[in-house]
Amino acid sequence: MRPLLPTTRPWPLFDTAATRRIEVAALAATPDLMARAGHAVAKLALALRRGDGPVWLACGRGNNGGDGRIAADVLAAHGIPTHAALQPPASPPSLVVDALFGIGLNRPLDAASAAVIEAMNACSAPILAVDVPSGLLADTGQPAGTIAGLAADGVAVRATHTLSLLTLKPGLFTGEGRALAGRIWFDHLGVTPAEAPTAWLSAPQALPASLASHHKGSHGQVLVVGGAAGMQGAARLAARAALHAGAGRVYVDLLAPNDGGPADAGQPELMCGSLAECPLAVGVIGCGGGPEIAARLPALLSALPRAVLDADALNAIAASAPLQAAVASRAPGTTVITPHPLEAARLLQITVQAVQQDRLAAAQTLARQLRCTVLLKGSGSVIASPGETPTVISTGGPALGTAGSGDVLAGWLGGWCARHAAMPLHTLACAAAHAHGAAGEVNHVLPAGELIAPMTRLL
Ligand SMILES: NC(=O)C1=CN([C@@H]2O[C@H](COP(=O)(O)OP(=O)(O)OC[C@H]3O[C@@H](n4cnc5c(N)ncnc54)[C@H](O)[C@@H]3O)[C@@H](O)[C@H]2O)[C@@H](O)CC1
Ligand SMILES: Nc1ncnc2c1ncn2[C@@H]1O[C@H](COP(=O)(O)OP(=O)(O)O)[C@@H](O)[C@H]1O
Repeated sequence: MRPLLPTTRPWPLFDTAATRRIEVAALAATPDLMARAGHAVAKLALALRRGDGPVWLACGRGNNGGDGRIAADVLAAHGIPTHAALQPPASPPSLVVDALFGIGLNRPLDAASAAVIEAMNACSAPILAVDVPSGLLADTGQPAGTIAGLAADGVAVRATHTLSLLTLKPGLFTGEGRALAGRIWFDHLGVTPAEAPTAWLSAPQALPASLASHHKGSHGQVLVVGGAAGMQGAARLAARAALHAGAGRVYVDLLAPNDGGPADAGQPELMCGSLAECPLAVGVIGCGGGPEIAARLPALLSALPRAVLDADALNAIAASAPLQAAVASRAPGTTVITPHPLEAARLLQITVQAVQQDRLAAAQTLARQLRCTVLLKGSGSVIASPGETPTVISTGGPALGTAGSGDVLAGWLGGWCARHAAMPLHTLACAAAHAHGAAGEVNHVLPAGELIAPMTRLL
């Protein structure tokens, strides 16, 4: 067994309902699923244990606890001291096995369960969560919360490792899932699901190479429209990203007066341009936009064949029913929106918390409403398009949490849309978000402009 990430292949993700159907179908042929699960947990526990202390297995009443109890028996048979109880052992454990709740968690935690979770989190030993960290909802990646009146909301096990069993669940990879699951392992227990996945987990995507005869005209054009007063940097970051992604020509239409100056003094390849001069370009619209972008959007939306809408373009659309109608009436497969959770909340007219409560559903609803591809950013970005199975991005990390990293993503995606004009936007959005996340997986501070070079190296 090896950790699942980074992955070179896409993985199917199954929500709780699908996992239960798969389990029922598999049990007929493979009645010993729980024994297999328990053995898999014990095997990983043996590898993860640090020191000679007992392995503390906190087992709940359901099948997740059943997996934990079988693991305890297997460990004991190997001569490992075990402590299968809801209270911590008297001496410091060498490993905590969280088998309190798995996919059966279906309501807020009571005080007793929250106390067990907090006791596990208080241990200095590594924590191996069985299937899903207890307290985390497997479908959404959000904590189930606690019953009213309990002080600590959002209580969940902060696992160092999670062993997902039978299927991989979406909630391990988006929202709080990435932060709570730690390193993810997977054992399919010998079962190959027959049903369609709820979502896909992204992998690197190879894009077609240029032919020897290709020239700048074959590599498409990008028109970046944005950069209101004081925010020109956002438009320039997007334009630089589009250039390095391989667009043949990149034009910038700054909303702030530029007085005949260069599009970007630090990147002489970038040109000043406007819709009138490049009506067939891929639009990257809204980066550093300001309210001025609203007046530009009707013409841009009706003319440009492909468009990536970000930042203030999205805020303008959220505030205007005619602009929403203009987006929704564009030809299918020609528009991507790249909201962060607050922008998605404005577009959906709900709260950020409601978006985050179910990121897959929020992205799919927006895709349906605006009839476009939606790249909902954040930990475990989600890409949804009408008629497509959504994708959860498996890369990324907090180094991306810096102003301008979204501009780089929008520009990069625009660059790929121009260069790979025959490829579907959904595929390109998944590929761009995956590459952007992979470039951002560093343990140091990464100013947004410095994302571009590693993204280029990942090509
Ligand atoms: N049956 C099998 O053969 C297999 C079982 N598996 C394991 O089984 C797990 C699912 O088992 P279950 O369906 O029994 O679910 P869980 O063990 O996750 O939890 C079930 C119990 O917890 C209760 N519960 C839910 N939320 C609660 C809350 N907030 N406070 C208190 N009680 C709460 C439920 O009413 C139910 O009684 C998987 O996550 C996985 O670990 C897997 O190993 C695959 C094979
Ligand atoms: N903790 C994180 N894990 C993964 N990705 C992150 C994290 N924090 C930020 N990001 C990514 O960084 C980018 C930020 O975009 P955005 O909020 O639009 O920034 P800006 O508007 O400043 O460019 C998004 O792609 C988002 O998914």
